[in-house]
Amino acid sequence: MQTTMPEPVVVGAAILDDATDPTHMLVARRKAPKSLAGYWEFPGGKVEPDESLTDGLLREIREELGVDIQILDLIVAPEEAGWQLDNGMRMHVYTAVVTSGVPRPVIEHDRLEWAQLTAAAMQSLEWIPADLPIVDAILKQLGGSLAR
Ligand SMILES: Nc1nc2c([nH]c(=O)n2[C@H]2C[C@H](O)[C@@H](COP(=O)(O)OP(=O)(O)OP(=O)(O)O)O2)c(=O)[nH]1
Repeated sequence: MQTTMPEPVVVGAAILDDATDPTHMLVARRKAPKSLAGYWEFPGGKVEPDESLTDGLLREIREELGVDIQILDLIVAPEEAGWQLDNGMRMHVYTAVVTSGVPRPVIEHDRLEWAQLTAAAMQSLEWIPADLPIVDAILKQLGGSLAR
């Protein structure tokens, strides 16, 4: 009998410049695979089978950006399983702040940018298409602090 492996779950970080009064979010441009190269995304990756979502995110951010983060809030998705990605996987996105180190594109990315948390600035980036509703939800969820 053939057994199918469950799809890995993906976690991403919406890293903010400030926990209480954010104005910018760290965005990352992918280098690979070819189909995603050049698109902007939330740094993160696949959770290992023996890891919690948040432990997976802490590990991925250390590996990819060389920094430690404090995880703040879940960006609430329409379904509890998380945001639907184009490859059939699900992603959970958390806001976070850097607690130690300066983010660098160690692996996976060729550019990092602190983008202004405005609809105009976010729309000017070419996001992985599946991320667009998440970006929108972040702007809405942080709405209170964006009125400037
Ligand atoms: N990290 C990340 N992945 C995303 C986003 N949006 C999106 O569709 N994806 C997709 C791209 C990939 O197919 C998958 C995440 O895989 P990944 O390549 O980042 O995972 P990983 O770091 O664990 O890498 P690997 O072990 O597979 O090499 O989810 C996003 O905003 N961030």
